[in-house]
Amino acid sequence: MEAPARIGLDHLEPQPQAIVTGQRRLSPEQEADVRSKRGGDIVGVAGVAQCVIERRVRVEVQRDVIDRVEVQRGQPGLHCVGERAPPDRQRCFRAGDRVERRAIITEGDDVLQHGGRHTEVSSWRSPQAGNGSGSDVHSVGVKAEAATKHASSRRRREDVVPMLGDEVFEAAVVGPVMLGHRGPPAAHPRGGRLAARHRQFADPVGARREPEMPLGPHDIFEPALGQERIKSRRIERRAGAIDEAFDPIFLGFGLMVGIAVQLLGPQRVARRFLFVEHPGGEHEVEVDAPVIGSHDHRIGIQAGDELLDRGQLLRGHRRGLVDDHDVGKLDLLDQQADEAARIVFPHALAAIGEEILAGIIGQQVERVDHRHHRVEPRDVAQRHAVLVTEGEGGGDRQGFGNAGRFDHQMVEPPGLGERAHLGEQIVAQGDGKPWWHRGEACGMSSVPEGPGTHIPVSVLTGFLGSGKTTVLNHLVRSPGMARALVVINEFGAVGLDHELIARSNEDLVVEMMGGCLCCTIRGDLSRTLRDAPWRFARDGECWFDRVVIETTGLADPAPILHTLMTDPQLAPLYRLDAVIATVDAAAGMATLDAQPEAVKQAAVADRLLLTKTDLTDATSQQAIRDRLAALNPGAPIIAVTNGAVDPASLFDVGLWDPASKSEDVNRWLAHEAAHAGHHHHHHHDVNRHDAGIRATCLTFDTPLEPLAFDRWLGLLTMFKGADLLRVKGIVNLVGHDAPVVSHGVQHVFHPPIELDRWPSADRRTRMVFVTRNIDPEELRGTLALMTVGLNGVDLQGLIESVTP
Ligand SMILES: Nc1nc2c(ncn2[C@@H]2O[C@H](COP(=O)(O)OP(=O)(O)OP(=O)(O)O)[C@@H](O)[C@H]2O)c(=O)[nH]1
Repeated sequence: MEAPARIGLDHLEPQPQAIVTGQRRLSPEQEADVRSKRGGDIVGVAGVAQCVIERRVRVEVQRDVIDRVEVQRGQPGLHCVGERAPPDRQRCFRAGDRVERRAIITEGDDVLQHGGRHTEVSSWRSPQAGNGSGSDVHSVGVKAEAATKHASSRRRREDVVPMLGDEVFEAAVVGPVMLGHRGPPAAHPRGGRLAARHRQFADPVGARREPEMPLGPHDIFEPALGQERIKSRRIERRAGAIDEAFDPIFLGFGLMVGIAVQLLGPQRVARRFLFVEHPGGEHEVEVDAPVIGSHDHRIGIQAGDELLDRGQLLRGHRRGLVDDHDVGKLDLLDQQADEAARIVFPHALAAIGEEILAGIIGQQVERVDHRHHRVEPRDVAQRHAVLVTEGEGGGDRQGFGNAGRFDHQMVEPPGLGERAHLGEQIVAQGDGKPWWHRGEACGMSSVPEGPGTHIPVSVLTGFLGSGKTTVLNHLVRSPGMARALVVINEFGAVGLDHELIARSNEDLVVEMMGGCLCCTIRGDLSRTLRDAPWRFARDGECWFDRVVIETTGLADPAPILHTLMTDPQLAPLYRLDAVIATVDAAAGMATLDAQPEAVKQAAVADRLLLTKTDLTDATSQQAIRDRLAALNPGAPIIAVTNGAVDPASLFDVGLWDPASKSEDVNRWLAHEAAHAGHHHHHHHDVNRHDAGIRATCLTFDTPLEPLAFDRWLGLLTMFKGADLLRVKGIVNLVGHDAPVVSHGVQHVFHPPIELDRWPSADRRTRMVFVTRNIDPEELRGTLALMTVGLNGVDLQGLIESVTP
């Protein structure tokens, strides 16, 4: 049988999730263009930018032709990798085609099986030509035998895909982020500065000396700026070993989008938004795009309306381009890693991420790469200077005196005559490994080696409402804490504490929500800390020198301590410094009586902070002091009012030592050690917390009537106070420009505090209730009751409940 010039891989087996759908017809001009470049019949085009991509499909686009499609099939996962084929073997698909499980795989290509085994595509089944569509689709048989001859050329793919283990499952973004040009780069000159920038885009700087199209093919999107209701689908956790080479890509999404918009202008960047899955979600989750805001640190997605505000993006992200120290060092990717905004791309979208990043980095780095294409280093410096000068809006070239340094840091593209992709470019900085490789492979200079260099970790615990956040707020303002990484754990899917922590360096706040560190998301703590030195790295240096973990109010500290003390991957990096527990002087006695968690928290502490002493008299203060002293005789008790505490009394108290704690503590820790294996998965340990305790988040889109709100809380405390373990919220009240922060602990509601301004663009009322035996509907019902007769109250709050 004569082998056809092009080969399409049709199905290997039915795989309904793996669908790429072409959506757009070529214009006659484009068709002519493709025809002239590719020759032969044009059947059509399907590419990233035009595709609806569902999970586990990977597509790489070179201009307007798919030249790489990777289909990752279900368990036990099979990656079919079509390597970039020479033009005469590339294939265009029919416009509007529904391209199912079709890859450009040529004879001799290999198929990468799950686990990295390569299998050569070496035989064919009969062609399916003449199927009525005029297409020449052929099935390819896959011979299951190892192919070594292509293994080396595949290595690039494995290296280039950034990965950070299986963290994708913490906050899975399961739909495509798409950016694309709305037109050819120089088509719409707009004003002096931008027009100049466009000229740069129009420069023939691509690896193939073709006009560079950094964000993908020419394409026109219908902008989908957060208006849509988006459905997300769950990515299934793969059983078995993680195939790291094909795991997720982490990107600083804010920066990614921001710079793309900055460079291209908002009207020239088309966007499509994300499908987001809540951590631990078992089912398809519908996410209203506006719900995803820049406040959401888990994913840090820029809301659509913010994207439209180009000025804001420029302000927010300019540093990525113009900071003199940063730009010259080719550590742009590190900076992206530093952005609080980050996103998890499922494996299937890694190629898209690369395309996007190629666009961003392309503008800053690629010109360096051009020395491989006969661009002189001085051109590099000059080009950068011009670009940056424009970005600054002034003539400051001084900051770019070191732009030439780019030149020293580049390596040759990895072969195959291809443009160096993001991965290789970053490899250039290190020791042959991309920076996102795990620590052990990264060779980061500042990762501590000896015991003296371990990063101290403090655990700030304390029962619900006992004043942890207030203390933390005070601490982070102190100079010695400027480089502290703060990890905040909250129960609910809607976190508030990060909004209430006022710190200038927001990059160093990590929020872990949707579960409790001591049980449901315990593994996440380990992963977060493991990856943090690299995630928060600058210039290859770990950027933080201390970690403070604020637990939830119901956290059992024992498993957290156990993780910190025994996780072999954390041991080389961190040391447990101190456990600090806040105890509410007013409610503490009752809490210690009723809540075993509170007892544990106080018992394991190295420092006990007796908060709210301003609310109690000397006698009751003494009573609780006595009780605490009996519980934990070794821990100093420090009275704290409104969080004001001297950091020196809390930190660097020495390696945490269970031997100095009471026998109970050792018993708890021993219990954890014995049961550690049971908590490795993300299942909920129902026994750890009282089954009746749950967190409920209420979100209201429209401002609440102050009177109704007040009545509502009054009613709740009157009838349900004892079971209202904790209430906190940022509340948008009618007639108030800024939000009111409301805190309640059981029967006590603290006087609401009006903030100066909204901490983020999210103006919704968000309230978190941690309750015992209160049905979420009851909460809403009581609000409904209170609003009778009042106008303008929208009760259609999003209701969401999470059982801690
Ligand atoms: N009067 C008084 N109020 C305090 C003091 N410390 C904290 N508060 C108030 O107590 C309420 C709860 O404080 P938070 O710091 O949010 O408590 P938390 O332990 O972080 O609460 P959770 O995160 O829900 O567990 C807030 O309204 C604080 O303003 C204090 O020393 N005196």
